[in-house]
Amino acid sequence: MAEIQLQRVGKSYDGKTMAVRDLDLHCPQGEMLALLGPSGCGKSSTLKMVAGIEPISSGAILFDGVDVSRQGSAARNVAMVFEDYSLYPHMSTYDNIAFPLRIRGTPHNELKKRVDGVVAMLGLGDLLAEPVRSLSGGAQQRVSIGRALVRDPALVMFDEPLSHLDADQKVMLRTEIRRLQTTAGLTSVLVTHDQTEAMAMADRIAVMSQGLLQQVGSPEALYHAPANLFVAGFIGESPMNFFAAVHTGSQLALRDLPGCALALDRLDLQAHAQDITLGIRPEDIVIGAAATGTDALPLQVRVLDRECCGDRDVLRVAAGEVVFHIEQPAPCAVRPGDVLPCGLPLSRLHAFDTASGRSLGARRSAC
Ligand SMILES: Nc1ncnc2c1ncn2[C@@H]1O[C@H](COP(=O)(O)OP(=O)(O)OP(=O)(O)O)[C@@H](O)[C@H]1O
Repeated sequence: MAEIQLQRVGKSYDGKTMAVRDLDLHCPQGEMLALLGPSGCGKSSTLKMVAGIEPISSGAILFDGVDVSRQGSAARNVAMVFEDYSLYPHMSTYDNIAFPLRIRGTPHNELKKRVDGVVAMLGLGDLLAEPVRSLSGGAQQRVSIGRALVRDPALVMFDEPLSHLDADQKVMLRTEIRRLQTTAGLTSVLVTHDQTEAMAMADRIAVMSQGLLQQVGSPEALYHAPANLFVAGFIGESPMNFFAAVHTGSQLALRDLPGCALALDRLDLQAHAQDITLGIRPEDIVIGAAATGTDALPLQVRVLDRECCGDRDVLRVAAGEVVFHIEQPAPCAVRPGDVLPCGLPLSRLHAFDTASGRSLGARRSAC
């Protein structure tokens, strides 16, 4: 397995607009790195450039310190797992897995040993003779992972591998892929638009937007210390709440909530900006009597509605005209129409420069 480095990699399809700009990334040997971002952010272009399917427009791609930018896919020994499995439907599980070795003319004994090893690793022993078209989606994807691994690749690229599966199979297979990836020490790149998938599977996540890398870090780092407004809003199942604020002397006043302000020195800002966006995660907001402590920004809210999400309830609330979300452990006694105090604990607040989007620091530094 290889160590992968991207150095200022750029991609333009038309010679004018950049689909990927100056991308610096490092995937150490044995790590799973997720490329995450909305549609059109440049993840597939990046995957294709790393795999050697698309040429790069600028920069360099290194495998184990060797520049492979001009090499094709085969020379880089990159295996791909696609969302649509890309198997031969009429062929058996065994023959699909053995296929990459057969076309390379691998001697029979060696081929059998390698296929048997992969079959055991993936628990596909009972399905060897089945034509893959008769298998469930999850089993087909396991066969396609087997086919990727059997050739002992330098890098495995997973391109939205769970997109075609139902919810149960998704959860099972993502655990399975993660187990395989860690036990076999696979260097892998996962391309996904699904943050839950990226958070559950990857060692580190590279968040992209409009061809630019926004932040790369562990799932925890992205969640607790987002580098900018984009990452703060993109990561988290219930998105972060944002409040526009402005300096008035030594105070930071919330723009849309007259009379609501806090002394600037109560925030641990690492830089200053005229217009600041405060952010807080829905689960960090406190409601009821516990909300009135001095270390919180107090607000009076009206509950608009309540969404039941199993072990937690999500409340949509309004303070004046400002609507935001609060998450509470379920069952929560609050009902639509209730008016109650809530507090935004200062230790949980994130602050961003509104103009640039860049983080100005957060009191909590969990990572
Ligand atoms: N073959 C191509 N020719 C021209 N433009 C392309 C080509 N492939 C991608 N693009 C453009 O490059 C930009 C990045 O696309 P890319 O497919 O890499 O993003 P993505 O994040 O993978 O999106 P999606 O999740 O929808 O596949 C987009 O503006 C897209 O229109």
